[in-house]
Amino acid sequence: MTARIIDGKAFAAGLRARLAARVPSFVEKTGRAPGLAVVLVGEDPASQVYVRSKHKATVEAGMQSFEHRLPAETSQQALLDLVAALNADDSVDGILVQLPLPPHIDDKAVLAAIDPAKDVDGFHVVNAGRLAVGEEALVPCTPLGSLMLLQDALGDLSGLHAVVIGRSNIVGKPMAQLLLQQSCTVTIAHSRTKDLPGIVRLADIVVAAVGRAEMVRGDWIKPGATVIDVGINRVPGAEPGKTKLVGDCAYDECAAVAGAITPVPGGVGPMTIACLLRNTLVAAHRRAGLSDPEGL
Ligand SMILES: Nc1nc2c(c(=O)[nH]1)N[C@@H](CN(C=O)c1ccc(C(=O)N[C@@H](CCC(=O)O)C(=O)O)cc1)CN2
Ligand SMILES: [Mg+2]
Repeated sequence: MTARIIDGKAFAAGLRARLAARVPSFVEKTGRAPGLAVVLVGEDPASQVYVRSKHKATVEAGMQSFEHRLPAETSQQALLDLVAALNADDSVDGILVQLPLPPHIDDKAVLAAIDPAKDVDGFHVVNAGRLAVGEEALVPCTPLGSLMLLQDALGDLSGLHAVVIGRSNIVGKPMAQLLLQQSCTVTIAHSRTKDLPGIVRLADIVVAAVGRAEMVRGDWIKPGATVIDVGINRVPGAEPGKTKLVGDCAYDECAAVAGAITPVPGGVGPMTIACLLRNTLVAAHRRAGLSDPEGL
């Protein structure tokens, strides 16, 4: 079998176009565009690229982008003061603090300070709790984008066995909650799981979010399974001094067995930014007392 490639880049472009088409009616109703504030502390090169991409995508969707770049030595209190100011700013519908933060800052304290109604990353415990009990929440972007790709590839997910590899608060746990809501049978596996290959072999859906380059091998995959690779790992490339991006799955091996698979790059990654815009539009509607935009 050779897997169908799930083109996250194309799907994300379509979602962004649908979002952009909804912005004018929001502007007409409220007299302003949805606003997203992105806070970057320090000069981590990958984070700088992601923040630039978020700014560009926000502006292209017709939304307002507020960028706040702070030096690496910014104190936790100064960051909390900025978050408080953004919470109080009515033109800001979404607040995102780019991770990772410098080590002297307690990221839990910062995420907890964001108004849950503006928490477009869905990382606040209030949104995590709402997701867990099935109440209206803002849902973390990477799992949300992964679910959209799965539903597009497979349609109804009900009854399928999903194995999520990774138990982080920002991907693994919310991914498992979203799959449970779709009536999947969900197994969360992780670094301590015994016989991980044997567990993964049971899966109709594999979501790999461990952060270890090419850990999931082709002989772990049940023939025809759908593989969602959340990993983004930079490894040495073929030429000296060059690097390349790989996922958590050994792509060629897994693609030879799976029914469908997301590539890295061009799979889940672009969905993260498209879903950030989706969450910003949803947060803006809720804050303005409007019903959620449909069909996104
Ligand atoms: N506050 C947050 N911080 C971080 C998040 C997040 O969702 N919220 N996620 C990641 C980084 N991230 C967005 O912030 C992100 C990562 C990757 C991509 C992406 O499109 N990747 C491309 C490849 C890009 C490249 O060449 O490097 C792909 O996979 O095709 C978008 C967003 C950690 N921090
Ligand atoms: Mg820290």
